[in-house]
Amino acid sequence: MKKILAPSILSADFANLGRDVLTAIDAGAEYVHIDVMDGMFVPQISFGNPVIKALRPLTDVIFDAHLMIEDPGRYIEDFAKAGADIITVHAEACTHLDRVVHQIKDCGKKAAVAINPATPLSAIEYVLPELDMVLVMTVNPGFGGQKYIPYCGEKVRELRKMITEKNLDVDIQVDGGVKASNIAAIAECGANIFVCGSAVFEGNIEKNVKEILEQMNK
Ligand SMILES: O=C(CO)[C@@H](O)[C@H](O)COP(=O)(O)O
Repeated sequence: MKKILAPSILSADFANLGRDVLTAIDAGAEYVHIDVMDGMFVPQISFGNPVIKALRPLTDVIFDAHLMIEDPGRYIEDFAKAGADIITVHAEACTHLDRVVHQIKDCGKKAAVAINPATPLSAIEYVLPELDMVLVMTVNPGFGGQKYIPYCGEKVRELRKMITEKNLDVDIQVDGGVKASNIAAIAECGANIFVCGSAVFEGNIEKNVKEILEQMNK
């Protein structure tokens, strides 16, 4: 399965967002991970679809919108129109998860569901055949720069087994505390899309991306 780096712009320099995003893409990142936070589902407020709309003309790479918001079904069309290619909603934030997944697909976008570290895989098991991607949070969502939670590796392993046994084609994304030093071990568990925020945007972006890609593809 193809491995992909998805830099999370939450850790970018917001005053120079377009520049930072293009630097990461030029260095080899294939997705842009866009963390939308509402101050309710998670403690922090980040930004909304106008930021996606502003970035969209800069590049054709995949925009992966991670909606950390309550009742995300209210905004699916807005994020689709703004230019998101993949829309990820949290299982914990949806009363009617199946309905929201179909809302995303009806907009012609790839549908993904995220689960927090303490949420069991059973929360997504029945909708799994409908999904393009599952995001396994490897920190409690809300902030960049947190430490990877080690037990999440086992969860990724179980999810990959479940996907294989059901003969499905579903990507597994991991998000939180992922960096050059642990990415190879996480990949070995079965993840194939890696969100890195601080590991990409703190310091020299180009150098960081190249180092992460090298470790990711080991
Ligand atoms: O969704 C989130 C945080 O809730 C992430 O996407 C973070 O932005 C990842 O940051 P790092 O842990 O890689 O610094």
